[in-house]
Amino acid sequence: MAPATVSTNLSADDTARHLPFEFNESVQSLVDASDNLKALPSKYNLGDTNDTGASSCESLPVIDYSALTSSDPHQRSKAVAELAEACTDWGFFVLVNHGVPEELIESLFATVREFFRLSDDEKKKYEAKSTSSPIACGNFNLKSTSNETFTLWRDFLKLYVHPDFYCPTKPQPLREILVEYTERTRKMARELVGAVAESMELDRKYVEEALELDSSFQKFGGNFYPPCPQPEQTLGLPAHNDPGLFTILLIHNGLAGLQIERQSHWFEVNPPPNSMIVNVGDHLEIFSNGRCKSSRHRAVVNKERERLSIAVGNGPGKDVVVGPAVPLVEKDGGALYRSMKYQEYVESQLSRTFDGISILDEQRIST
Ligand SMILES: O=C(O)CCC(=O)C(=O)O
Ligand SMILES: [Fe+2]
Repeated sequence: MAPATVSTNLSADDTARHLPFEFNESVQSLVDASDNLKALPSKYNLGDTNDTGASSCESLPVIDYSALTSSDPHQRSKAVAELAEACTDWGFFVLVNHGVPEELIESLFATVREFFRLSDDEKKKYEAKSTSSPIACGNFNLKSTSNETFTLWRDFLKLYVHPDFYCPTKPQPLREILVEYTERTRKMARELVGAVAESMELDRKYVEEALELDSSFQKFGGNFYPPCPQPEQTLGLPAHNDPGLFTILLIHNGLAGLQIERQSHWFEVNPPPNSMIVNVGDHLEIFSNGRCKSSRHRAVVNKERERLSIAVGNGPGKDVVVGPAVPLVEKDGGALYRSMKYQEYVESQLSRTFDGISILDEQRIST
């Protein structure tokens, strides 16, 4: 869910030597081991080139999930129109009244936090071997323009959770909590896709079949950002787009750190209590032939408090070749995006992390 688009000048050799997932020590262990860490170890330090200025964002659209699923047609159609507007304008929105019990969310946060507290030896069992590892844990290493390796100030856990479900064995309650949470979010993402389809006058069944939503490729991502001695010199997650249809994001205690790009400006988000943040992924932009917008976003870290976010990425089926929906191409007089197999897109996005070219831009057909 978080490939970087940091520009670099790498040769093929450099790329081959570069190990994006190499996992030596978690950020958590580094912070624990040093009594009072005053400065960033150099591998985390991006230096003064790091520009993370952002304005505060008061106007992120709010979508009421209970209205969207209401049996009252007036309420529902109003919510559908608001959702369509949010997907077109920001590509991000706050989801309220989502119906996922608060206790489930709290136990999810607690258990994922516990996972990040496990020893590095335990976590290293899940070090990623490749871009398609179904369980992956560690740090993410980027190459800077000056060809130095830079490690993000973040520990992550990534899991494939649908159609096949993968989960670490520890902490023991994680599996059951994840099964329930990912099933609920998968259903929500499907509802959201259905509502967007309706707003584009597409037949819901056509969309569900074209995107093979019964076998939706769903990924779970836990992002843990420990407190950082020099937050302005580093990044939790660099600017990126999410692949897929919708990402559903939970931010523990609504702690600031997420920034969204809109019309070339960066905005920071302060999510209200009990809400979720949802964003359009690249494949909804492609499938909607550009009606919905996949917006770049990033995560900055802070000095005082650790930050935990949980991102569930909901995609089409792995093998679906995603291009613009046929009825929309007919309406628009042409496709604005190339088609590509979903899994290939996801893997290519991860492995091209370091060349600075966004895969979404490459899919766009210039008119
Ligand atoms: O931590 C955050 O607020 C953002 C996470 C994110 O963008 C991702 O996991 O793709
Ligand atoms: Fe993201």
